[in-house]
Amino acid sequence: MANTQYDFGMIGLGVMGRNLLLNMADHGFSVIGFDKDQSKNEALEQSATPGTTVKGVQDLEQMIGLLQTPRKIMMLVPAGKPVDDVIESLLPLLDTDDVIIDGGNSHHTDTLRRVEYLQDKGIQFMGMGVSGGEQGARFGPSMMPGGNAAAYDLVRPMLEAIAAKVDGTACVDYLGKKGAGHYVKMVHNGIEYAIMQLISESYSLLKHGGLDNDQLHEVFKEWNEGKLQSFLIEITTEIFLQNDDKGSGRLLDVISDKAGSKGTGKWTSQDAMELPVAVPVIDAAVAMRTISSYKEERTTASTMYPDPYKSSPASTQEWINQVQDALYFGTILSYAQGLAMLAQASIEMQMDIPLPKVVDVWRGGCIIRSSLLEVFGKAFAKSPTLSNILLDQELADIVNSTVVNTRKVVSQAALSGISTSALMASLAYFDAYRSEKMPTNLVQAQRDFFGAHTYQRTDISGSFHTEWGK
Ligand SMILES: NC(=O)C1=CN([C@@H]2O[C@H](COP(=O)(O)OP(=O)(O)OC[C@H]3O[C@@H](n4cnc5c(N)ncnc54)[C@H](OP(=O)(O)O)[C@@H]3O)[C@@H](O)[C@H]2O)C=CC1
Ligand SMILES: O=C(CO)[C@H](O)[C@H](O)COP(=O)(O)O
Repeated sequence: MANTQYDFGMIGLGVMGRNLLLNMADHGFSVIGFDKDQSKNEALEQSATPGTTVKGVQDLEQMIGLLQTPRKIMMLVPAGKPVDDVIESLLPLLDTDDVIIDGGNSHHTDTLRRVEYLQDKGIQFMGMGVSGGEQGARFGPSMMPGGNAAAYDLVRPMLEAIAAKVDGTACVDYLGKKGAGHYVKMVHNGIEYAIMQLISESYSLLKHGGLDNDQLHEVFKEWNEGKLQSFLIEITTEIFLQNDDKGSGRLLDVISDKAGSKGTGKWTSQDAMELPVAVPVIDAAVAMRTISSYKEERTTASTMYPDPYKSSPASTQEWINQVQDALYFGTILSYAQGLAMLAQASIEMQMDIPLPKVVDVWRGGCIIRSSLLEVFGKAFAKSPTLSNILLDQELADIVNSTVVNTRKVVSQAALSGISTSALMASLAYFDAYRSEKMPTNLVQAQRDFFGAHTYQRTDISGSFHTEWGK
């Protein structure tokens, strides 16, 4: 084994790095990983499938020396400074045309900076989003590479081999120039936040309707066999049944309601504001994670502001059906906003993100995989540069068939004081988006009144200012 020239190297053998490397080995590639922590190198080798070629080392220079050239190296380390630190430690050891892939959740502006920095040094750099969590990395993730197209061609066979497959197609493709790979992954995570929030609101609505964990399991199981079929519904179905291994009852009931976050949802909202593109369902999801951290204040406020009168929902089965439609509606709106953001960002930042391919890559392996992506795929097949999927007629028919129940659920939630921020945001966006005329003529009048900002008229072209009140 001493003379083995390995096909692929990985830096960072944590949850993602270890599993992705084992996945590669299972597909016949010889792989080598580096981690400062020797126990992680040992864990890598011990969990390798017998007969595969897997090595873990604690010495970066040793790993570089054992790789075939041009070297193909991925890092799966925390975003930010660790990525720059790894790049600096690699530079003295690499040769021209070696490839570095950052597979972590880096910010796209950092990726763009690194692409340019390394281009000057003859190193091919790619930012690549990876989705699917631990299981996805091990058995078939969805991958979103962008940046250096020549570098992608070098690693394409390996990535296609390890990616999830849907109808025989690998869930990986080149998704555009510059920081496109990480931009697409950021928006993927924004959509992930939105759908997770919508699911948690649906859980709350059904609990208020009297359903216990066993009944919630049954409802979500049925939903997962229908139009809501998706990875997030599937795992939620299982969560309801998980027993508490440190006490009695179900684990979900003793999990603190303070939700964590690593930043990609916030970045999506921040970037959307910069563009600007409206993504209010994602914004609501980010805000709800923040409000979830105000535990003490919420506890005090709950004694000061009692629940409004308890308004009873329709019959239980009717309520379940209405919530199902509302969740479906909100989920479509979440994708619509995220995809509209990608369409706009691609133009503004000249990334050439191919939306039909994005939707294809998300069909399998990733956290936001869902049967809805087939519908979006059809929409983009008809119109690859569609600015918003809500403008597709087939989707409009689906949305129109769910909006009445969505309105009923939102009304009921408002009357009963049940927090449904993301659901309300999806309906509010929809009602504004479908308005040929918005009341923002008044905003324009106010701006001109106090700030002489001028306005346009509907009947005469040009900019106008009025001396209001005179
Ligand atoms: N977990 C998930 O579901 C997903 C994670 N990601 C992203 O993938 C990346 C990795 O995540 P994950 O595997 O979960 O993280 P882990 O914390 O499990 O692993 C990170 C690894 O990076 C190593 N590391 C940290 N700093 C450095 C450094 N400066 N130089 C070299 N190695 C370093 C750590 O080594 P040590 O501990 O020995 O210091 C550790 O082995 C992150 O960007 C994350 O956001 C993307 C998709 C899904
Ligand atoms: O990228 C991921 C999934 O796609 C990671 O799991 C990420 O950590 C999720 O974001 P957060 O921790 O903010 O919930």
